[in-house]
Amino acid sequence: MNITVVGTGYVGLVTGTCFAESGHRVTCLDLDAAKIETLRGGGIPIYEPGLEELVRRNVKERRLSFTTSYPEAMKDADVAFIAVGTPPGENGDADLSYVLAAAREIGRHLTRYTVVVDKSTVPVGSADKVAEALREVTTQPFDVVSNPEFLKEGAAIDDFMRPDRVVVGVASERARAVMAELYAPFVRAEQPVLFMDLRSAELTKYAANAMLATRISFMNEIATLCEKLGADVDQVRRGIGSDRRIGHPFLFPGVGFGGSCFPKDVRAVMSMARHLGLDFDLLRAVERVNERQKRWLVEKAHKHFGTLAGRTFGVWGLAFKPRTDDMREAPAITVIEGLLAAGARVRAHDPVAAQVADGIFRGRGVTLVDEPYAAAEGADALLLVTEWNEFRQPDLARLKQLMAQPVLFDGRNVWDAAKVRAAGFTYYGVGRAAES
Ligand SMILES: NC(=O)c1ccc[n+]([C@@H]2O[C@H](COP(=O)([O-])OP(=O)(O)OC[C@H]3O[C@@H](n4cnc5c(N)ncnc54)[C@H](O)[C@@H]3O)[C@@H](O)[C@H]2O)c1
Ligand SMILES: O=c1ccn([C@@H]2O[C@H](COP(=O)(O)OP(=O)(O)O[C@H]3O[C@H](CO)[C@@H](O)[C@H](O)[C@H]3O)[C@@H](O)[C@H]2O)c(=O)[nH]1
Repeated sequence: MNITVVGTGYVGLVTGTCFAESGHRVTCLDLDAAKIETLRGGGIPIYEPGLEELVRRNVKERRLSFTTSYPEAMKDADVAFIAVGTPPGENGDADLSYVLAAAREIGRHLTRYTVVVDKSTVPVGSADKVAEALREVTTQPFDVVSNPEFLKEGAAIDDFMRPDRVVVGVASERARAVMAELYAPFVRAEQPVLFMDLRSAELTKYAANAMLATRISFMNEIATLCEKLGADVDQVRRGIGSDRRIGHPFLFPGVGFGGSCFPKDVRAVMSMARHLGLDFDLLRAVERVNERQKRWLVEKAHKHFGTLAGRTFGVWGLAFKPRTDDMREAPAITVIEGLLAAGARVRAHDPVAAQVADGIFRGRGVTLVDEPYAAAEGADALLLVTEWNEFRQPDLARLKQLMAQPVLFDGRNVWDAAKVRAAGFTYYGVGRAAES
Protein backbone atom coordinates (compact mmCIF):
# COMPACT_ATOMS: atom_id res chain seq x y z
CA MET A 1 0.00 0.00 0.00
CA ASN A 2 0.98 3.64 -0.33
CA ILE A 3 0.97 5.25 3.08
CA THR A 4 1.31 8.90 4.02
CA VAL A 5 2.19 9.84 7.57
CA VAL A 6 1.55 13.46 8.51
CA GLY A 7 3.71 14.60 11.43
CA THR A 8 7.21 13.21 11.67
CA GLY A 9 7.75 13.33 15.45
CA TYR A 10 8.22 10.46 17.88
CA VAL A 11 5.05 8.69 16.77
CA GLY A 12 4.93 9.61 13.08
CA LEU A 13 8.52 8.73 12.32
CA VAL A 14 8.33 5.39 14.12
CA THR A 15 4.97 4.54 12.53
CA GLY A 16 6.12 5.43 9.02
CA THR A 17 9.41 3.59 9.38
CA CYS A 18 7.83 0.42 10.78
CA PHE A 19 5.21 0.29 8.02
CA ALA A 20 7.99 0.78 5.45
CA GLU A 21 9.90 -2.06 7.13
CA SER A 22 6.86 -4.29 6.61
CA GLY A 23 7.02 -3.64 2.88
CA HIS A 24 4.75 -0.66 2.23
CA ARG A 25 5.73 2.52 0.42
CA VAL A 26 5.66 5.33 2.96
CA THR A 27 5.94 9.09 2.62
CA CYS A 28 6.45 11.00 5.86
CA LEU A 29 5.41 14.65 5.81
CA ASP A 30 6.15 17.43 8.24
CA LEU A 31 5.72 21.20 8.10
CA ASP A 32 9.02 21.56 9.92
CA ALA A 33 11.40 21.97 6.98
CA ALA A 34 14.49 21.59 9.19
CA LYS A 35 13.29 18.17 10.39
CA ILE A 36 12.64 17.00 6.84
CA GLU A 37 16.01 18.29 5.71
CA THR A 38 17.73 16.38 8.53
CA LEU A 39 15.87 13.21 7.57
CA ARG A 40 16.65 13.62 3.89
CA GLY A 41 20.29 14.08 4.79
CA GLY A 42 20.33 10.71 6.57
CA GLY A 43 20.02 12.16 10.09
CA ILE A 44 17.39 11.59 12.77
CA PRO A 45 15.87 14.59 14.57
CA ILE A 46 15.17 12.59 17.77
CA TYR A 47 17.02 10.02 19.85
CA GLU A 48 15.24 6.67 19.69
CA PRO A 49 17.32 3.48 19.93
CA GLY A 50 17.41 1.49 16.69
CA LEU A 51 15.47 4.04 14.66
CA GLU A 52 18.34 5.51 12.69
CA GLU A 53 19.43 2.26 11.06
CA LEU A 54 15.84 1.28 10.31
CA VAL A 55 15.20 4.63 8.64
CA ARG A 56 18.44 4.38 6.69
CA ARG A 57 17.66 0.88 5.41
CA ASN A 58 14.14 1.75 4.29
CA VAL A 59 15.24 4.97 2.60
CA LYS A 60 17.97 3.04 0.79
CA GLU A 61 15.47 0.44 -0.35
CA ARG A 62 13.19 3.26 -1.54
CA ARG A 63 10.25 2.38 0.65
CA LEU A 64 10.57 5.48 2.84
CA SER A 65 10.80 9.13 1.82
CA PHE A 66 10.31 12.55 3.39
CA THR A 67 8.64 15.71 2.19
CA THR A 68 7.10 19.01 3.27
CA SER A 69 4.68 18.95 0.33
CA TYR A 70 1.11 17.72 0.78
CA PRO A 71 0.47 17.29 -2.98
CA GLU A 72 3.59 15.13 -3.24
CA ALA A 73 2.79 13.11 -0.12
CA MET A 74 -0.86 12.51 -1.01
CA LYS A 75 -0.36 11.74 -4.72
CA ASP A 76 -0.96 7.99 -4.53
CA ALA A 77 -1.98 7.57 -0.89
CA ASP A 78 -4.24 4.67 0.04
CA VAL A 79 -3.98 5.50 3.73
CA ALA A 80 -3.09 8.79 5.43
CA PHE A 81 -2.07 8.75 9.08
CA ILE A 82 -2.36 11.89 11.21
CA ALA A 83 0.40 11.83 13.86
CA VAL A 84 0.73 15.49 14.80
CA GLY A 85 0.87 16.88 18.33
CA THR A 86 -2.18 17.38 20.57
CA PRO A 87 -0.63 19.58 23.29
CA PRO A 88 -2.61 20.69 26.31
CA GLY A 89 -4.41 24.01 26.02
CA GLU A 90 -4.86 26.49 28.89
CA ASN A 91 -7.68 24.55 30.58
CA GLY A 92 -6.21 21.08 30.06
CA ASP A 93 -8.22 20.35 26.88
CA ALA A 94 -6.20 18.63 24.18
CA ASP A 95 -5.55 21.16 21.41
CA LEU A 96 -7.04 19.62 18.29
CA SER A 97 -6.04 22.42 15.93
CA TYR A 98 -2.98 20.63 14.50
CA VAL A 99 -5.02 17.50 13.83
CA LEU A 100 -7.77 19.44 12.08
CA ALA A 101 -5.26 21.50 10.07
CA ALA A 102 -3.61 18.26 8.94
CA ALA A 103 -7.01 16.76 8.08
CA ARG A 104 -7.91 19.78 5.91
CA GLU A 105 -4.60 19.57 4.05
CA ILE A 106 -5.06 15.85 3.51
CA GLY A 107 -8.62 16.48 2.33
CA ARG A 108 -7.56 19.12 -0.19
CA HIS A 109 -5.28 16.60 -1.85
CA LEU A 110 -7.45 13.48 -1.92
CA THR A 111 -7.69 12.05 -5.44
CA ARG A 112 -9.60 8.85 -4.67
CA TYR A 113 -10.94 6.73 -1.80
CA THR A 114 -8.53 7.09 1.13
CA VAL A 115 -8.55 5.83 4.69
CA VAL A 116 -7.67 8.74 6.98
CA VAL A 117 -6.34 7.40 10.27
CA ASP A 118 -6.03 9.45 13.40
CA LYS A 119 -3.02 8.21 15.36
CA SER A 120 -2.69 11.28 17.57
CA THR A 121 -4.20 11.08 21.06
CA VAL A 122 -7.47 12.99 20.77
CA PRO A 123 -10.62 13.68 22.80
CA VAL A 124 -13.62 11.44 22.25
CA GLY A 125 -15.61 12.67 19.29
CA SER A 126 -12.58 13.92 17.35
CA ALA A 127 -13.08 11.41 14.51
CA ASP A 128 -16.37 13.19 13.74
CA LYS A 129 -14.54 16.51 13.66
CA VAL A 130 -11.87 15.11 11.38
CA ALA A 131 -14.57 13.79 9.03
CA GLU A 132 -16.25 17.19 9.07
CA ALA A 133 -12.95 18.94 8.28
CA LEU A 134 -12.42 16.56 5.36
CA ARG A 135 -15.96 17.02 4.05
CA GLU A 136 -15.46 20.80 4.01
CA VAL A 137 -12.66 20.50 1.47
CA THR A 138 -13.24 17.37 -0.61
CA THR A 139 -15.92 15.44 -2.44
CA GLN A 140 -13.71 12.34 -2.72
CA PRO A 141 -14.80 9.27 -0.71
CA PHE A 142 -12.97 8.54 2.55
CA ASP A 143 -13.29 6.76 5.87
CA VAL A 144 -11.97 8.08 9.16
CA VAL A 145 -10.36 5.58 11.52
CA SER A 146 -9.13 5.99 15.08
CA ASN A 147 -5.91 4.08 15.72
CA PRO A 148 -4.32 5.37 18.93
CA GLU A 149 -0.67 4.60 19.49
CA PHE A 150 0.64 2.92 22.66
CA LEU A 151 4.40 2.97 22.06
CA LYS A 152 6.77 4.08 24.82
CA GLU A 153 9.67 6.34 24.00
CA GLY A 154 13.00 4.54 24.32
CA ALA A 155 11.32 1.25 23.33
CA ALA A 156 9.24 2.62 20.47
CA ILE A 157 10.27 0.26 17.69
CA ASP A 158 9.80 -2.85 19.74
CA ASP A 159 6.46 -1.59 21.04
CA PHE A 160 5.30 -0.86 17.49
CA MET A 161 6.59 -4.08 15.97
CA ARG A 162 5.39 -6.30 18.83
CA PRO A 163 2.39 -4.51 20.32
CA ASP A 164 0.39 -5.95 23.21
CA ARG A 165 -2.60 -5.08 21.06
CA VAL A 166 -3.60 -2.71 18.27
CA VAL A 167 -6.73 -0.66 18.87
CA VAL A 168 -8.71 0.33 15.78
CA GLY A 169 -11.94 2.30 15.85
CA VAL A 170 -13.83 1.95 12.56
CA ALA A 171 -17.27 2.61 11.16
CA SER A 172 -16.92 0.86 7.79
CA GLU A 173 -16.05 -2.64 6.60
CA ARG A 174 -13.85 -1.25 3.83
CA ALA A 175 -11.66 0.67 6.27
CA ARG A 176 -11.59 -2.28 8.64
CA ALA A 177 -10.18 -4.52 5.90
CA VAL A 178 -7.47 -1.98 5.07
CA MET A 179 -6.43 -1.70 8.73
CA ALA A 180 -6.43 -5.48 9.18
CA GLU A 181 -4.09 -5.85 6.21
CA LEU A 182 -1.79 -3.08 7.44
CA TYR A 183 -1.34 -4.55 10.90
CA ALA A 184 -1.26 -8.23 9.94
CA PRO A 185 2.57 -8.41 10.08
CA PHE A 186 2.65 -7.02 13.62
CA VAL A 187 -0.06 -8.98 15.42
CA ARG A 188 -0.50 -12.54 16.61
CA ALA A 189 -3.43 -14.49 17.98
CA GLU A 190 -2.74 -13.44 21.56
CA GLN A 191 -1.90 -9.84 20.62
CA PRO A 192 -4.71 -9.04 18.25
CA VAL A 193 -6.16 -6.05 16.48
CA LEU A 194 -9.08 -4.98 18.63
CA PHE A 195 -11.70 -3.50 16.35
CA MET A 196 -14.23 -1.27 18.05
CA ASP A 197 -16.30 1.82 17.49
CA LEU A 198 -14.54 5.15 17.03
CA ARG A 199 -15.42 6.68 20.38
CA SER A 200 -14.36 3.63 22.34
CA ALA A 201 -11.02 3.59 20.54
CA GLU A 202 -10.42 7.25 21.33
CA LEU A 203 -11.27 6.72 24.99
CA THR A 204 -9.20 3.53 25.26
CA LYS A 205 -6.04 5.53 24.71
CA TYR A 206 -6.80 8.02 27.47
CA ALA A 207 -8.04 5.31 29.82
CA ALA A 208 -4.79 3.35 29.40
CA ASN A 209 -2.57 6.34 30.16
CA ALA A 210 -4.75 7.48 33.04
CA MET A 211 -4.66 3.97 34.55
CA LEU A 212 -0.86 3.74 34.26
CA ALA A 213 -0.40 7.22 35.73
CA THR A 214 -2.73 6.23 38.58
CA ARG A 215 -0.61 3.16 39.37
CA ILE A 216 2.49 5.34 39.58
CA SER A 217 0.91 7.95 41.85
CA PHE A 218 -0.56 5.16 43.97
CA MET A 219 2.90 3.67 44.43
CA ASN A 220 4.34 7.08 45.23
CA GLU A 221 1.75 7.41 47.99
CA ILE A 222 2.64 3.93 49.26
CA ALA A 223 6.32 5.00 49.18
CA THR A 224 5.53 7.97 51.40
CA LEU A 225 3.75 5.64 53.81
CA CYS A 226 6.73 3.26 53.76
CA GLU A 227 9.08 6.07 54.73
CA LYS A 228 6.93 7.07 57.67
CA LEU A 229 6.29 3.50 58.79
CA GLY A 230 9.81 2.16 58.37
CA ALA A 231 8.81 -0.24 55.57
CA ASP A 232 10.66 -0.72 52.28
CA VAL A 233 8.68 0.12 49.16
CA ASP A 234 10.73 -2.21 46.94
CA GLN A 235 9.69 -5.17 49.03
CA VAL A 236 6.08 -4.01 49.09
CA ARG A 237 6.21 -3.48 45.31
CA ARG A 238 7.44 -7.03 44.74
CA GLY A 239 4.88 -8.33 47.17
CA ILE A 240 1.92 -6.79 45.42
CA GLY A 241 3.25 -7.10 41.86
CA SER A 242 3.41 -10.88 42.27
CA ASP A 243 -0.36 -10.94 42.47
CA ARG A 244 -1.32 -11.67 38.88
CA ARG A 245 -4.31 -9.40 39.19
CA ILE A 246 -1.90 -6.52 39.82
CA GLY A 247 1.27 -7.44 37.88
CA HIS A 248 4.78 -5.98 38.17
CA PRO A 249 5.03 -3.29 35.46
CA PHE A 250 4.53 0.39 36.21
CA LEU A 251 4.74 0.06 39.98
CA PHE A 252 8.05 1.90 40.40
CA PRO A 253 7.96 4.86 42.76
CA GLY A 254 10.24 7.77 41.97
CA VAL A 255 10.34 11.50 41.40
CA GLY A 256 7.07 11.45 39.49
CA PHE A 257 5.95 10.73 35.96
CA GLY A 258 6.76 13.13 33.15
CA GLY A 259 6.89 13.08 29.38
CA SER A 260 4.65 14.30 26.63
CA CYS A 261 1.80 11.90 27.43
CA PHE A 262 0.89 11.02 31.02
CA PRO A 263 0.70 14.58 32.40
CA LYS A 264 -1.19 15.96 29.41
CA ASP A 265 -3.49 12.96 29.00
CA VAL A 266 -4.45 12.93 32.69
CA ARG A 267 -5.38 16.61 32.31
CA ALA A 268 -7.28 15.90 29.09
CA VAL A 269 -9.40 13.18 30.73
CA MET A 270 -10.24 15.49 33.63
CA SER A 271 -11.10 18.17 31.13
CA MET A 272 -13.37 15.85 29.11
CA ALA A 273 -15.15 14.91 32.33
CA ARG A 274 -15.48 18.56 33.38
CA HIS A 275 -17.19 19.44 30.10
CA LEU A 276 -19.78 16.79 30.95
CA GLY A 277 -20.34 18.21 34.42
CA LEU A 278 -18.38 15.37 36.01
CA ASP A 279 -15.51 15.59 38.44
CA PHE A 280 -12.79 12.98 37.98
CA ASP A 281 -11.62 13.23 41.59
CA LEU A 282 -9.33 10.23 41.29
CA LEU A 283 -7.24 11.83 38.53
CA ARG A 284 -7.10 15.13 40.41
CA ALA A 285 -5.40 13.21 43.20
CA VAL A 286 -3.11 11.44 40.71
CA GLU A 287 -1.96 14.81 39.41
CA ARG A 288 -1.58 16.32 42.87
CA VAL A 289 0.52 13.40 44.10
CA ASN A 290 2.69 13.66 41.00
CA GLU A 291 3.31 17.38 41.51
CA ARG A 292 4.29 16.68 45.11
CA GLN A 293 6.53 13.82 44.06
CA LYS A 294 8.45 16.00 41.60
CA ARG A 295 9.35 18.25 44.57
CA TRP A 296 10.42 15.27 46.71
CA LEU A 297 14.17 15.50 46.00
CA VAL A 298 14.43 19.19 46.75
CA GLU A 299 12.37 18.82 49.93
CA LYS A 300 14.62 15.98 51.08
CA ALA A 301 17.66 18.15 50.32
CA HIS A 302 16.14 21.00 52.35
CA LYS A 303 15.58 18.64 55.26
CA HIS A 304 19.13 17.36 55.09
CA PHE A 305 20.99 20.63 54.55
CA GLY A 306 18.69 23.29 55.99
CA THR A 307 19.44 26.07 53.55
CA LEU A 308 20.44 25.18 50.00
CA ALA A 309 21.73 28.66 49.14
CA GLY A 310 25.30 28.58 47.93
CA ARG A 311 25.43 24.78 47.79
CA THR A 312 26.28 22.81 44.68
CA PHE A 313 24.19 19.85 43.50
CA GLY A 314 25.12 17.30 40.89
CA VAL A 315 22.19 15.95 38.85
CA TRP A 316 22.32 12.68 36.93
CA GLY A 317 19.64 12.37 34.25
CA LEU A 318 17.57 15.08 32.58
CA ALA A 319 15.33 13.28 30.07
CA PHE A 320 11.89 12.31 31.43
CA LYS A 321 12.98 8.65 31.25
CA PRO A 322 16.02 6.70 30.04
CA ARG A 323 16.70 5.98 26.35
CA THR A 324 15.20 9.22 25.07
CA ASP A 325 16.28 12.84 24.65
CA ASP A 326 12.72 14.03 25.32
CA MET A 327 12.45 16.52 28.19
CA ARG A 328 8.77 17.39 27.84
CA GLU A 329 7.44 17.73 31.41
CA ALA A 330 10.59 16.01 32.70
CA PRO A 331 10.73 15.84 36.52
CA ALA A 332 14.36 17.05 36.19
CA ILE A 333 13.04 20.48 35.21
CA THR A 334 11.04 20.81 38.44
CA VAL A 335 13.98 19.48 40.46
CA ILE A 336 16.53 21.85 38.93
CA GLU A 337 14.21 24.85 39.07
CA GLY A 338 13.59 24.08 42.76
CA LEU A 339 17.32 23.98 43.46
CA LEU A 340 17.97 27.20 41.54
CA ALA A 341 15.07 28.98 43.29
CA ALA A 342 16.64 28.01 46.63
CA GLY A 343 19.90 29.67 45.57
CA ALA A 344 21.83 26.47 44.80
CA ARG A 345 24.17 25.82 41.88
CA VAL A 346 23.55 22.84 39.59
CA ARG A 347 25.94 20.69 37.58
CA ALA A 348 23.99 18.24 35.42
CA HIS A 349 24.66 15.38 33.04
CA ASP A 350 22.46 13.34 30.71
CA PRO A 351 23.80 10.83 28.17
CA VAL A 352 21.67 12.20 25.30
CA ALA A 353 19.45 15.09 26.41
CA ALA A 354 22.17 17.74 26.87
CA GLN A 355 21.26 19.63 23.73
CA VAL A 356 17.56 19.73 24.59
CA ALA A 357 18.47 20.72 28.18
CA ASP A 358 20.64 23.53 26.90
CA GLY A 359 17.57 25.00 25.18
CA ILE A 360 15.71 24.94 28.50
CA PHE A 361 18.40 26.02 30.96
CA ARG A 362 20.71 28.29 28.96
CA GLY A 363 21.55 31.43 30.96
CA ARG A 364 19.86 30.07 34.10
CA GLY A 365 22.89 29.01 36.12
CA VAL A 366 23.01 25.32 35.23
CA THR A 367 26.34 23.84 34.16
CA LEU A 368 25.76 21.01 31.71
CA VAL A 369 28.67 18.59 31.64
CA ASP A 370 29.30 15.81 29.17
CA GLU A 371 30.49 13.20 31.63
CA PRO A 372 28.65 11.93 34.76
CA TYR A 373 31.51 12.30 37.20
CA ALA A 374 32.09 15.92 36.15
CA ALA A 375 28.59 16.63 37.53
CA ALA A 376 29.69 15.38 40.95
CA GLU A 377 32.78 17.58 41.18
CA GLY A 378 32.62 19.74 44.30
CA ALA A 379 28.97 18.77 44.86
CA ASP A 380 27.39 18.82 48.32
CA ALA A 381 25.08 16.07 47.08
CA LEU A 382 24.36 14.04 43.96
CA LEU A 383 20.74 13.62 42.83
CA LEU A 384 19.76 10.78 40.51
CA VAL A 385 16.67 11.85 38.56
CA THR A 386 16.65 9.54 35.49
CA GLU A 387 17.72 5.90 35.77
CA TRP A 388 19.99 5.59 32.73
CA ASN A 389 21.86 2.26 32.83
CA GLU A 390 25.23 4.01 33.05
CA PHE A 391 24.22 5.46 36.43
CA ARG A 392 23.29 2.14 38.02
CA GLN A 393 26.73 1.01 39.21
CA PRO A 394 28.57 4.20 40.14
CA ASP A 395 32.22 4.19 41.11
CA LEU A 396 31.61 5.09 44.75
CA ALA A 397 35.26 5.66 45.61
CA ARG A 398 35.61 8.11 42.74
CA LEU A 399 32.41 9.89 43.70
CA LYS A 400 33.56 10.24 47.27
CA GLN A 401 36.81 11.75 46.14
CA LEU A 402 35.12 14.22 43.81
CA MET A 403 32.25 15.36 45.99
CA ALA A 404 32.46 18.02 48.70
CA GLN A 405 30.13 15.90 50.87
CA PRO A 406 29.16 12.23 50.45
CA VAL A 407 25.39 12.59 50.13
CA LEU A 408 23.27 10.71 47.56
CA PHE A 409 19.60 11.27 46.75
CA ASP A 410 18.33 8.36 44.67
CA GLY A 411 15.18 9.54 42.94
CA ARG A 412 14.62 6.19 41.19
CA ASN A 413 15.72 3.66 43.83
CA VAL A 414 18.39 2.15 41.60
CA TRP A 415 21.25 2.12 44.07
CA ASP A 416 21.88 -0.50 46.71
CA ALA A 417 21.26 1.46 49.90
CA ALA A 418 23.32 -0.83 52.12
CA LYS A 419 26.28 -0.76 49.73
CA VAL A 420 26.42 3.01 49.36
CA ARG A 421 25.95 3.52 53.10
CA ALA A 422 28.78 1.05 53.75
CA ALA A 423 30.94 3.15 51.41
CA GLY A 424 30.41 6.11 53.73
CA PHE A 425 27.59 7.93 51.97
CA THR A 426 24.42 9.34 53.44
CA TYR A 427 21.72 7.81 51.24
CA TYR A 428 18.09 8.77 50.62
CA GLY A 429 15.78 6.71 48.42
CA VAL A 430 12.07 7.01 47.65
CA GLY A 431 10.06 5.02 50.20
CA ARG A 432 13.14 3.36 51.58
CA ALA A 433 13.74 3.33 55.31
CA ALA A 434 15.72 6.34 56.52
CA GLU A 435 19.32 5.87 57.53
CA SER A 436 19.48 4.23 60.87
N1 LIG B 1 5.52 10.59 22.09
C1 LIG B 1 4.95 9.45 22.38
O1 LIG B 1 5.57 8.57 22.97
C2 LIG B 1 3.53 9.18 22.00
C3 LIG B 1 3.04 7.86 22.09
C4 LIG B 1 1.70 7.61 21.76
C5 LIG B 1 0.89 8.64 21.31
N2 LIG B 1 1.39 9.91 21.24
C6 LIG B 1 0.50 10.94 20.69
O2 LIG B 1 0.85 11.08 19.32
C7 LIG B 1 0.75 12.45 18.90
C8 LIG B 1 2.10 12.93 18.37
O3 LIG B 1 3.03 12.91 19.43
P1 LIG B 1 4.60 13.09 19.17
O4 LIG B 1 5.27 12.93 20.48
O5 LIG B 1 5.02 12.24 18.03
O6 LIG B 1 4.64 14.63 18.73
P2 LIG B 1 5.87 15.46 18.17
O7 LIG B 1 5.70 16.83 18.70
O8 LIG B 1 7.15 14.74 18.39
O9 LIG B 1 5.62 15.48 16.59
C9 LIG B 1 4.55 16.11 15.98
C10 LIG B 1 5.01 16.58 14.58
O10 LIG B 1 3.88 17.05 13.86
C11 LIG B 1 4.30 18.14 13.04
N3 LIG B 1 3.11 18.88 12.61
C12 LIG B 1 2.29 19.67 13.36
N4 LIG B 1 1.27 20.13 12.61
C13 LIG B 1 1.44 19.61 11.35
C14 LIG B 1 0.71 19.70 10.13
N5 LIG B 1 -0.43 20.39 10.06
N6 LIG B 1 1.19 19.06 9.06
C15 LIG B 1 2.34 18.34 9.14
N7 LIG B 1 3.07 18.20 10.26
C16 LIG B 1 2.62 18.84 11.35
C17 LIG B 1 5.26 18.89 13.94
O11 LIG B 1 6.12 19.74 13.18
C18 LIG B 1 6.00 17.74 14.63
O12 LIG B 1 7.17 17.38 13.92
C19 LIG B 1 0.23 13.19 20.14
O13 LIG B 1 -1.16 13.26 20.08
C20 LIG B 1 0.68 12.32 21.30
O14 LIG B 1 -0.14 12.47 22.42
C21 LIG B 1 2.68 10.19 21.54
O1 LIG C 1 6.79 2.35 37.18
C1 LIG C 1 6.95 3.43 36.61
C2 LIG C 1 6.89 3.58 35.20
C3 LIG C 1 7.08 4.84 34.64
N1 LIG C 1 7.33 5.93 35.44
C4 LIG C 1 7.47 7.27 34.83
O2 LIG C 1 6.36 7.50 33.97
C5 LIG C 1 6.74 8.33 32.88
C6 LIG C 1 6.29 7.73 31.56
O3 LIG C 1 7.04 6.56 31.31
P1 LIG C 1 6.68 5.56 30.11
O4 LIG C 1 5.27 5.21 30.19
O5 LIG C 1 7.66 4.46 30.14
O6 LIG C 1 7.02 6.45 28.82
P2 LIG C 1 6.13 7.19 27.70
O7 LIG C 1 6.95 7.21 26.49
O8 LIG C 1 5.62 8.48 28.26
O9 LIG C 1 4.89 6.20 27.42
C7 LIG C 1 3.58 6.42 27.92
O10 LIG C 1 2.89 7.38 27.17
C8 LIG C 1 2.80 7.05 25.76
C9 LIG C 1 2.14 8.22 25.07
O11 LIG C 1 0.77 8.22 25.20
C10 LIG C 1 2.01 5.76 25.62
O12 LIG C 1 1.91 5.44 24.23
C11 LIG C 1 2.70 4.65 26.39
O13 LIG C 1 1.92 3.46 26.31
C12 LIG C 1 2.84 5.08 27.85
O14 LIG C 1 3.54 4.10 28.60
C13 LIG C 1 8.26 8.50 33.00
O15 LIG C 1 8.55 9.76 33.58
C14 LIG C 1 8.69 7.38 33.92
O16 LIG C 1 9.85 7.70 34.68
C15 LIG C 1 7.39 5.79 36.83
O17 LIG C 1 7.60 6.76 37.56
N2 LIG C 1 7.20 4.54 37.36
